[in-house]
Amino acid sequence: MNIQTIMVVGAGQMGSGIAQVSAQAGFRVILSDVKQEFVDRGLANIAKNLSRNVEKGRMTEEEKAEVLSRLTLSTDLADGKDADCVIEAVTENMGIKTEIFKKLDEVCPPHAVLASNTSSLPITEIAAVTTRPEKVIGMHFMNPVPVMKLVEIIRGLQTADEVYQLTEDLSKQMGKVPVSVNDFPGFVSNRVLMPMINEAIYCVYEGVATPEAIDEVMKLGMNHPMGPLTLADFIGLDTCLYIMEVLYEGFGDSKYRPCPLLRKYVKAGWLGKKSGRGFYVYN
Ligand SMILES: CC(=O)CC(=O)SCCNC(=O)CCNC(=O)[C@H](O)C(C)(C)COP(=O)(O)OP(=O)(O)OC[C@H]1O[C@@H](n2cnc3c(N)ncnc32)[C@H](O)[C@@H]1OP(=O)(O)O
Ligand SMILES: NC(=O)C1=CN([C@@H]2O[C@H](COP(=O)(O)OP(=O)(O)OC[C@H]3O[C@@H](n4cnc5c(N)ncnc54)[C@H](O)[C@@H]3O)[C@@H](O)[C@H]2O)C=CC1
Repeated sequence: MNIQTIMVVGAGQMGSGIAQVSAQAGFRVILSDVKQEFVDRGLANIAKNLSRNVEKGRMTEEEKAEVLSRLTLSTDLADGKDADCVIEAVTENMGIKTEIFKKLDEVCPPHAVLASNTSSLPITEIAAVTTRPEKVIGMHFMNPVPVMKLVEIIRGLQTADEVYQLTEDLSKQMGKVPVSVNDFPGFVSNRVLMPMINEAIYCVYEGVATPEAIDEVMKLGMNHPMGPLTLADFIGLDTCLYIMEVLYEGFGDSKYRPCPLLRKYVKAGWLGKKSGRGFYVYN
């Protein structure tokens, strides 16, 4: 199958990044969300990133205009009728994702691949709500999408080999490096990363050190580009909590218990950088 049009559902930080790299790779892209203001914000984010590329001499104004011309905005999932591939990047919640996959299954052409950028949720369970589980796959990009090389590709129980191959090829066309993993809670990336972040939050909770000190230890001592609490704010504390819940419930093991301080911050609406406050305050 020849992919020409990609629909990206969810125009938040991940969806806008996925739409950007898809349009830069030459695909026609439909960027969709529930409200016009959300798709407008996604497009503004893409335009800002492309302008920085122009300023840095990596792209001409004409190339930027061409990339933008390949993007259309939508607030209606029925626009999936024109898609060869859909990449879903909405909030990390099984109920929301399964509703979207049911609707996409109805409206998208039978050949269309339905991929999810979920950080941790079972692909097999998402696939099961569709009539095409063999065409459902996990395509897990990393944040910030235009910069990070990895795409973790997750096969569900019924994912067809040709759909895996197509997704691997698509990732490469977007300039990414695909890595294949099986369908377990948190896959590999968040099974390893998120307990470290959760442990750093426990260090704040128990008064072991300040957020600044914890981040300095991990940056200067382990050469991490961002400390774990800065990274948690960057990912979104709501997303971190959703992922810890998936690990905790998925494995039934107390070692994945989300830190109570993480719950408290999310309940307060302190979601990190995107809400202006998390472990740090942002203007
Ligand atoms: C939760 C999940 O399911 C999975 C995940 O994604 S987990 C998160 C994975 N991501 C990480 O771990 C990121 C860790 N942090 C980093 O790698 C780096 O701090 C970083 C790449 C984000 C920024 O790098 P830095 O050297 O500290 O800062 P900076 O020099 O400003 O940025 C480096 C480049 O990234 C670009 N960049 C930074 N943030 C960006 C963003 N949000 N969008 C697009 N580009 C961005 C900058 O423009 C800059 O590009 P140029 O050098 O070409 O100008
Ligand atoms: N934040 C991160 O670092 C990473 C997140 N992810 C995953 O990507 C997905 C999105 O995360 P973010 O972009 O960070 O979240 P975000 O909060 O920035 O964006 C989520 C978007 O989904 C939209 N949305 C919610 N319900 C919707 C619906 N019914 N239909 C259409 N759009 C809807 C929201 O309006 C919002 O714009 C999640 O599954 C998350 O786990 C994956 C890799 C990294």
